[in-house]
Amino acid sequence: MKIKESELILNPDGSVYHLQLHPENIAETIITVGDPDRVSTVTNFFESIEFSTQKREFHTQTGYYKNKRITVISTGIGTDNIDIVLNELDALANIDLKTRTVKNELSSLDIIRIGTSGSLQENIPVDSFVASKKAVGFDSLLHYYKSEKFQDNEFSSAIHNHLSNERLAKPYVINSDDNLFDLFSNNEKIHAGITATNVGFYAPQGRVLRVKLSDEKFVDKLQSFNYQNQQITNLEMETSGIYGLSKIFGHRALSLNAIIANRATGEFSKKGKELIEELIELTLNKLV
Ligand SMILES: O=P(O)(O)O[C@H]1O[C@H](CO)[C@@H](O)[C@H]1O
Ligand SMILES: O=c1cc[nH]c(=O)[nH]1
Repeated sequence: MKIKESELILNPDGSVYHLQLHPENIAETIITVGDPDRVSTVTNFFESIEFSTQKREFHTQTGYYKNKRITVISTGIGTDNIDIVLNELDALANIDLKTRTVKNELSSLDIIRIGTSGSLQENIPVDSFVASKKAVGFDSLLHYYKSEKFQDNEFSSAIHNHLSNERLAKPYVINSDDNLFDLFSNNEKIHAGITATNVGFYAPQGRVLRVKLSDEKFVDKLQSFNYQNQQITNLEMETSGIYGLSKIFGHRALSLNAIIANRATGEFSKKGKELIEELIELTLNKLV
């Protein structure tokens, strides 16, 4: 069935609407970063770059690291942007843009986020790394897609009951890709974690500057949550969307975060730039 022009929007040059990419511009391994400037921090490690473009916050470069073709793309901040990035990447991989039909043979991308995040637990200190085994999405994005079979409903009910705030949407809980997770789990600098994703940086992460929170105990409750010996380790703004949409599209995803803040101790990293560069280099070397 042909997908209508209003649903799959293409630019006059045939590229996908927001990312401004053609199918041949992307590799099968995709690294996502939040910050558009972080794209070149990644590709500075590459031997060569074959393609670059930027539209809005979506900066893309494709090139080679140790003979592996990798695309690096910035998502900007938030799971609303993840909805755009994951849908358009999937369209590039799995829809014939000329006929506007889904391809008979579908392909799977490896999608690895390299981000920054705040730790919730004292034992996950500033300047360490977290690989997310699970994502807990407070952002509701996945509830708009048919996705029940991919969600961990028991975990989701446990955290929803623990927070006991009827105004909040029930979180969705999604696992990382097991193989990608295993690739990164035998590194002593990387903590295995459960990452909460929320829709903002301030109140949705329990930060107070000038006005009060609706639930002053929100972060305390995230910190004290324990379900079958599993705790929430860190908070950021994209992982749940990446995990959720990757699962329903059939892609493999892993989120890696450099811990730049510790919400339990109140510390903030003094070496954010070096830290993210270390995580980038570590990630690239695991992927090749
Ligand atoms: O460093 P990035 O990848 O942008 O990730 C984190 O930083 C941003 C907030 O400062 C949010 O996008 C959050 O998820
Ligand atoms: O605390 C933090 C740090 C980075 N990014 C976030 O979203 N939260």
